[in-house]
Amino acid sequence: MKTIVQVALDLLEIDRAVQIAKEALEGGVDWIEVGTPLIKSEGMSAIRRIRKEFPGYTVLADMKTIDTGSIEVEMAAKSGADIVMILGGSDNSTIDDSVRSAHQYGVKLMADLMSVNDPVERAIQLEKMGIDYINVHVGIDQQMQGYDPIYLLKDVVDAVNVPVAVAGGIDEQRSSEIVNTGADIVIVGGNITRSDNVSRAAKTIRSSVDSPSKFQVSKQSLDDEIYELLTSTSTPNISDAMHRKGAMRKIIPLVQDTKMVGKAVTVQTFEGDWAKPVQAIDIAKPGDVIVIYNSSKDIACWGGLATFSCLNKGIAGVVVDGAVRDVDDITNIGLPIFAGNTVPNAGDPKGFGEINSEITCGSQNVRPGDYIVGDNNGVVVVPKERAYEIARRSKEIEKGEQRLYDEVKRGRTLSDIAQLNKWEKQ
Ligand SMILES: O=C([C@H](O)CO)[C@H](O)[C@H](O)COP(=O)(O)O
Repeated sequence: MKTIVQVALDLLEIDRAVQIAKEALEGGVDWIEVGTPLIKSEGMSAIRRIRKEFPGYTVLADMKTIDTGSIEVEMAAKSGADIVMILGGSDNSTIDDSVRSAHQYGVKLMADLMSVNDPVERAIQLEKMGIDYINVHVGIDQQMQGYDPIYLLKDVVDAVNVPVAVAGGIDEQRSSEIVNTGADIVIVGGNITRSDNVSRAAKTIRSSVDSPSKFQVSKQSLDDEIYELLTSTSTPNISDAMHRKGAMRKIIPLVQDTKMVGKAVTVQTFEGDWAKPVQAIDIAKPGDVIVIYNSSKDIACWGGLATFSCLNKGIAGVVVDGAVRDVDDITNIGLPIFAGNTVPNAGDPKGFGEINSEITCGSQNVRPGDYIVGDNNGVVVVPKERAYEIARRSKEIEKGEQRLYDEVKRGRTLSDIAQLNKWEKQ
């Protein structure tokens, strides 16, 4: 059987979803999924509209049903779905009644294994109960924590006879691996729908499914992966991923067009004293960012020579909540330096303060080892425990904006695309 490619329309607005579905079909996808966010935003009319716009195509409604299976399957079926997705972890009573309803209304059922305790055992049970397709799925929030559906796939494929679908952050490389593992349906959401060229993205997935290559899975360290993700996304995207938090206040770049990413070495110092900030250069490791709090905006605790000696240690940049001097030298050196103020006068090396204690910088709490990211917009602090998740979420936000830029390029305005009137808080 040819491997099916299904595009998951996880958007909020039906008009955008229809347009994206058209472009995805041009790129070669087979099935169209009306995603859960779209169903929650637009209701059953989203399924009706997709059915009407795309006669002859298989339409799946991702209802994620967990209760009242019979009613929800009936609703989706009557709205035009061919396949209805229910949660595999639902109570057996819900699965049984969904199956009866599916038979009554002539639709198929796909069961989603997301968050199921023993997915392989449950997949076997679901098949026995009359489910037509099994979906090995890692949800979007789970993906941001590093979960991957591929690890479970082989065991499920080996355990059941019904076709197996896979979903959860599938891209070109993953789709090849999935086909090689024996899946029958590849479900792709964001990597098609949020692309700035939907049909090209769909085509790429299509060819990787039809001619799967043997990708070498490169195993990066977690730190390297975080670093790579944070380097390739902007501080606005990171702040959005943190629910608009994390941005330092009143801290601006002294050197334009630089990018700074690294782990914090923190410095607490006091008015008129520059000893600890400079000693921190010896303590910092290559790639670290020195983050300094100095209570004075009128006496510099950092300057050109300190900046220059950072180069010998491979330090990624410096943030000073306080004053800095030697702006011309700093600009020539080109190391990313962010500060609250510039002044001509410095203090003395007295030695008060501390290195690597928890500090406040730009009104943000900073602990040693937190990730610090700076660019032309300013500086954000990413708590170390959530660094991977935030880096992944930032990248997703960046992807979503790519598609929005593409739609604005076609002549629409942002408020129109995002339906701002509809989504104003009531
Ligand atoms: O089912 C999905 C998710 O739970 C949101 O409703 C997605 O459609 C599915 O994960 C595919 O989307 P991507 O993970 O973005 O590929």
